[in-house]
Order: sequence, then C-alpha cells, then structure tokens
Amino acid sequence: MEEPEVHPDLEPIAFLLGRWEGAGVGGYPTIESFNFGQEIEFGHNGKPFLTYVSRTWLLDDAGNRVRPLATESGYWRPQPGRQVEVVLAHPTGIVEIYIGEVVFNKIELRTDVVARTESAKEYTAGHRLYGLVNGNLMWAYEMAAVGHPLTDHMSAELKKVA
Ligand code: HEM
Repeated sequence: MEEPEVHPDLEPIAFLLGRWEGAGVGGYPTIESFNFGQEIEFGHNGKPFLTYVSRTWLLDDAGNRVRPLATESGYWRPQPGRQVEVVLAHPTGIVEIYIGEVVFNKIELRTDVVARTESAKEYTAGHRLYGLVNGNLMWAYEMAAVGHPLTDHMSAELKKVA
C-alpha cells in the first residue's frame, strides 16, 4: 500500500508528526523528583487523527535507562476552529479526554473527562502544554491527584528523530 497523504484537517497539529526523543524531570508533592527519558511517536494513516504513543524510563545520574516508568497512548483529533480533542489510555487504570486549543505551534489541553478503574490512584484532572521551540517539542504537565490541586508533575524537551 502507498504511503497515505496527511489529511488536510491535520494541518494545525501536523508539526507533531514523527518520532521524538529526549529527557525531562518529574516530581509531585508526594514523591522525590527524578529524571526520565522519553520517546513519543505521532503517526497517521491518512485519516483526520494522529496516533500517539509515549514511553518513559527512569534515568540514573549518568543518563542511563534504569527501568520503564509511565506509558500512555491514544488519538489526537483536530476539530474546526483550531480546537483539538485528545483521548488517552494509561496502564494505571486511568482514561482521559482532553479538550484544547492550537495557537500557532502551541497546544494547551485540559481534561474534560477522567475515568478510573476501582484500583486506580485518585486522579481528577490534568493540564498539558505542548510547544515547538527551536524545532524541539517541549511539554509540561500538571495534575490534580491524591488530594492535591493541579500541581506540576512532568516536563520534558524532545528532539525530532530523523
Ligand atoms: C511522562 C509521564 C509520567 C511519568 C514519567 C510519571 C512518573 C511517575 C512516578 C515515577 C511516580 C511515583 C511513583 C509511582 O507512584 O509510580 C508517579 C506518580 C503518580 N503519577 Fe505519574 N508519571 C507520568 C505521567 C502521569 C500521568 C499522565 C498521570 C495521570 C493520568 C499520572 C499520575 C500519577 C499519580 C496519580 C501518581 C501517584 C502520586 C502519589 O500517589 O503520590 N502520571 N508518576
């Protein structure tokens, strides 16, 4: 099968397409802060959504991968008026629906719906910022969880992998 063309509706978020790799810092009031490595892949199949997978690893002081941390996957669905809907699933028993806005190379997302399995940790809301800065993908994430209001949990800077 031929490589499909990028659907025109994807234009506002097409800058995300491809594989990204880099590192970031995580923390929360309830945990020690840590360094992590991350790979994100945004793909498409010609339809008007992006596929999304993120994988992360704990990094030691030398920058070596110690063990897997969070992974998440889902779909990014651009809507008219530079709006975007994002659905994400987590292996921790959480699913989230984000609604957001694309402003040039910046995307701001807020959770509209969060659902948890009975065994999942108490998590109630997320706020994410993604931006293209000097060709790198920067993102930052605040979450409301385990009794805390929206508070920084992660930020990272990723480079495009050729
Ligand atoms: C780059 C992405 C992320 C990384 C590397 C990461 C990593 C971590 C680590 C290492 C911990 C502490 C140990 C643990 O409880 O497993 C933690 C706690 C937690 N994370 Fe994340 N996380 C990420 C994204 C998320 C997302 C997207 C959510 C929600 C959907 C989330 C929700 C939580 C919760 C609820 C806790 C428990 C806090 C507590 O009980 O004190 N994390 N995360």
